[in-house]
Parts: sequence; C-alpha cells; structure tokens
Amino acid sequence: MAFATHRIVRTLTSSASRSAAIKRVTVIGGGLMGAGIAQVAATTGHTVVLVDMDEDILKKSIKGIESSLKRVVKKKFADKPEAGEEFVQKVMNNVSMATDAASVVKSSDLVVEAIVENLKVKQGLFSALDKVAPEHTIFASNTSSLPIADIASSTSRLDRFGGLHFFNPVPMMKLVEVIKAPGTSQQTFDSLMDFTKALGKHPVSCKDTPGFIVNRLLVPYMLEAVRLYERGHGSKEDIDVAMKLGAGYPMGPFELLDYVGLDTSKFIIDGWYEKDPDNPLFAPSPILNKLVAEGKLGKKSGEGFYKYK
Ligand SMILES: CCCCCCCC(=O)CC(=O)SCCNC(=O)CCNC(=O)[C@H](O)C(C)(C)COP(=O)(O)OP(=O)(O)OC[C@H]1O[C@@H](n2cnc3c(N)ncnc32)[C@H](O)[C@@H]1OP(=O)(O)O
Ligand SMILES: NC(=O)C1=CN([C@@H]2O[C@H](COP(=O)(O)OP(=O)(O)OC[C@H]3O[C@@H](n4cnc5c(N)ncnc54)[C@H](O)[C@@H]3O)[C@@H](O)[C@H]2O)C=CC1
Repeated sequence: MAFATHRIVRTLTSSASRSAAIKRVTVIGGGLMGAGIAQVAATTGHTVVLVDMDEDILKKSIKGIESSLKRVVKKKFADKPEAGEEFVQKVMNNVSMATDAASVVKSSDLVVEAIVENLKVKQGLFSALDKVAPEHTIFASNTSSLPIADIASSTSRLDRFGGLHFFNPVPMMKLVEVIKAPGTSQQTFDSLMDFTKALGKHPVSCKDTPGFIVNRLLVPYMLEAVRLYERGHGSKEDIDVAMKLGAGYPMGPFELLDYVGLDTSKFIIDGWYEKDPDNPLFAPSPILNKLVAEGKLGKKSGEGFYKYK
C-alpha cells in the first residue's frame, strides 16, 4: 500500500515537473489557429507572445481573442458579469504581441507554429529560430498535413520537436493530436502531452503519418462532398443539410470548408496530390481551385462556397 502511494506521488511529481517547464509560450502565426491557441494558453495561465509578420493581423487577432473570451464568460459568469470582466482582463494581460519571432523565442519554453501550410516557409522559420532559441525550448508545429519530421529536419533539435495539431475553433474543440515523429524524444512527447492537458484539452497520441488521425479521415470525406457537387449529384445546401441531419455533424462539408479556409484546404490537397498523384482521393478540385483563384477563401474573406457579408 505504502509502495503504491509512493509510486503515485512520484508519477504526479514527475508529470507536474514536466508541465511546469512549459510556462512561456510563443505562438507564431496570428491567423485563425494561432489566435485560438494563444487564447487557450493564456486562459490557462501561460505567458503568451503571439507573433505574426503583419501587425494589422495581430491587432485583429488580439481583438478576436477578446471577443471570443467575452462569449465564453457570458456563459461561464452568467450571474457575475463583473467577475467575467475581471477574468477577461486577467487573461488578456497574459498575452502580448510581436512581429519579430527571433527576439521573443529567447525567453520561451515552447514555440507553437501556426503559419501558412507550406513546407519551405515552415522550414525557413524553424531554421532561423533554432539558432536563437534556448537549448531547452521545444518546437511544435500545428501543421494539418505536412510530415513533422520534414519540418523538424530544418533544425538541429529533432529530439525537442513534435506536432501539436489543434482543431478549429480552438477554444471550443477539445481534441489535440500530439505527434511523435521518429526523432521526437519521449521526454518531449510527455511534455507536449502534459501541456495539452494543462490547456484543458484531450490529447490523442499520433504517429507522424499523413493527416495523422482526423485529417486522414476528414479530408477524403470533404473532397468527396465537393466531387458530388461538381458531378451535379446534389446542391451544396442539400449536401450540408444531409450531413447535419443524417449523420449528426455540427456543420456540413461546405460550411466546414469555408470555416477552415479554402486556401488552407487547397494547400493540404495540393501537397498530398504532389506526393501521391495516382491516388484519386486527393485529385485537385476545379471548383475549389477557382474559388481560391478568385480570392474567395471562405468565412475569413467574407465569401467561399457561401457569402458571409
Ligand atoms: C479538404 C481539406 C479540409 C482540411 C481541413 C483540415 C483542418 C484541420 O487541420 C483540422 C480542423 O480543425 S477540421 C475542423 C474541425 N472543426 C469542426 O469540425 C467544427 C464543427 N463545428 C462545430 O463544432 C460547431 O458548429 C461550433 C463549435 C463551431 C459552433 O457551435 P454551434 O454550431 O452550436 O454554433 P454557435 O451558435 O455559433 O455557437 C454556440 C456557442 O459556442 C461558443 N462558441 C462558438 N464559437 C466560439 C468561439 N470561436 N469562441 C468562443 N466561443 C465560441 C459560444 O458560447 C456560442 O454561443 P454564443 O456566443 O451565444 O453564440
Ligand atoms: N484552418 C484550420 O481549420 C486549421 C489549420 N491548421 C493549420 O494551422 C496553420 C495555420 O492555419 P490558419 O490559422 O488557418 O491560417 P491563416 O491563414 O488564418 O493564418 C496564418 C498566419 O500566419 C502568418 N504568417 C505566415 N508566414 C509567417 C511567418 N513566416 N512568420 C510569422 N507569421 C507568418 C500570416 O500572416 C497569417 O496571419 C496551417 O499549418 C494549417 O494547416 C490546423 C488545424 C486547423
């Protein structure tokens, strides 16, 4: 009995000391995902710097975080609006913004990257940060579709590099896929699992395989919905209603594509098609390509498959 108690205490202590290591977080990319990740990290008491190369995007992200927090507190503090206001201010005090990643990673325990879904751009960023970040700093990518090992190969810290794949909208979605690439050390993986739990999320462990778990299943489904529409076998409205009322999904595939962003969706599909051109699951979609070429990127740009203005 005493032995069992001792083991539990040791387990809790070692787990706590691992997550205690991650207090200061740099989130790079102030778009849909980066803003959400910064929000949940700040809400759970982490010190967060949100980085984007575009200052206007950063200002918009900070405003977006504040209004998302207000939605959360409206329900959480329904009877105590003043306590809710105090909570929002406290969380906002945990977040600052910057345009120069190199200057802020020097005091970071964890860097979470959520920039454009492009391997070369991600590699360029991590290669530069690797030279200035402290030894202990863990790097993680929120990529939807790229191999973590390929991104990590731009650095000299393969053991301190893993995947943290969040879901949109981050404040609402409970899941995080934690990806252990071949080079990721067990200690890094454990720290990322602990960090995810400290955010109040539910982690699942993933291998570094294309699409991890969710996107390996979700992307073919969404693309097949687009092909059904392209073949004229259903209107987008009917397909969306069918999947919501017939399969119990909260959004139909076209609503979800607009919500994710059509540019990001196209980056994912094009990347997989380039690697595996004989796989019909990932063949390009003319209609998606056309919408992206017209700048119709979904909800974030005001129009995609649907109009939002
Ligand atoms: C082909 C390539 C494709 C590749 C895709 C790959 C992308 C990836 O790598 C992985 C992904 O993230 S895939 C996307 C995963 N996300 C989903 O599937 C979301 C599906 N939608 C939902 O769960 C709900 O509609 C949702 C939770 C969004 C909204 O809930 P409802 O439907 O009930 O609608 P609302 O009435 O708007 O919301 C109800 C209440 O929820 C709270 N809330 C919603 N959004 C929020 C947010 N952003 N921040 C804070 N609170 C939020 C809020 O309390 C709201 O109530 P009100 O404030 O009164 O409106
Ligand atoms: N949109 C979604 O539903 C999901 C996206 N992801 C992944 O998260 C990442 C980001 O996606 P989103 O937030 O949707 O994209 P987004 O387009 O909303 O935001 C990307 C941001 O990164 C910034 N950026 C680009 N290069 C940069 C650099 N070198 N340094 C600093 N900032 C830079 C851009 O200015 C932009 O604000 C992608 O890898 C995507 O695959 C993962 C899960 C869900």
